[in-house]
Amino acid sequence: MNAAIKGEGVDTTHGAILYLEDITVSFDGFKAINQLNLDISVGELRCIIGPNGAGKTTMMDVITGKTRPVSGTAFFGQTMDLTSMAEYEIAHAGIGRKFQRPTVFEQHTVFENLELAMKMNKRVAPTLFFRVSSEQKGKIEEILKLIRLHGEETRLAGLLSHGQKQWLEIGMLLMQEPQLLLLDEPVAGMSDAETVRTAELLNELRGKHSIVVVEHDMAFVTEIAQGGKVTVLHEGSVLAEGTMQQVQADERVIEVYLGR
Ligand SMILES: Nc1ncnc2c1ncn2[C@@H]1O[C@H](COP(=O)(O)OP(=O)(O)OP(=O)(O)O)[C@@H](O)[C@H]1O
Repeated sequence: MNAAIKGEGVDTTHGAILYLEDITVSFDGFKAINQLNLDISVGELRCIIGPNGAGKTTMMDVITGKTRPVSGTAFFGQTMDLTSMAEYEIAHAGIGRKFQRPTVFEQHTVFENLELAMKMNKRVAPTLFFRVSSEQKGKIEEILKLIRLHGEETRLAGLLSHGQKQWLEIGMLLMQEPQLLLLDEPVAGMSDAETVRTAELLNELRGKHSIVVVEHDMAFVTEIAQGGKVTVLHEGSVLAEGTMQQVQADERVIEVYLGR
């Protein structure tokens, strides 16, 4: 088992990597998140779906410390109380987030982007001037293959397609060995072919990392959910949870989301 799945540095003795209980977020009295409960197991790939405004992004913001709940508890493993940690502390503890729009270093090559990401991982690189060892080059090679950019390492990131930039950013997150990976609409704006390849990529990560994916593309969610749990958010709470088949057959889900 690798460090990421074990949740190294995070106490996951009870099998949970993330635990949200009764979380409420209020914006001027409007409850964007309303007594939300969510439990993610170590090594799980969880898909979160729900209509616009359901609170998906706000939930990610609570997990990463960007938004503070007015009530409820949020734990990373058994012991880390996310509501009392700063954003940088949460990132450092091993929660990596990919936002919807790719944010790669456009003036650097694909390889340099991955190298820079490695250098930002303080567990690997003590200073920015440290040299990448051959073992670490091997890690970069491995990630390049995984993110379908092998053979493209000398290209400037700015010249990549939108989909390739998204993959590069996922690769950069993986270089930082996150214990929990949050992906916000990873296939938004991608071509059909890129979407299929992204599903393959995530299926390769399955079981090796703990991952939460927020996505609207149902065909994509079906591809990556497989037999795992899908959570449907609606008006800031969990409306339904179960396999893709179960939630797709749920009358309430059809009414508020799928049937429109
Ligand atoms: N900073 C804010 N101030 C006021 N209201 C906000 C703020 N952020 C989000 N909201 C509101 O909270 C609700 C939930 O928004 P959120 O962005 O979390 O939904 P979402 O499920 O991610 O939607 P989408 O699928 O469109 O991205 C929305 O009604 C939104 O308008």
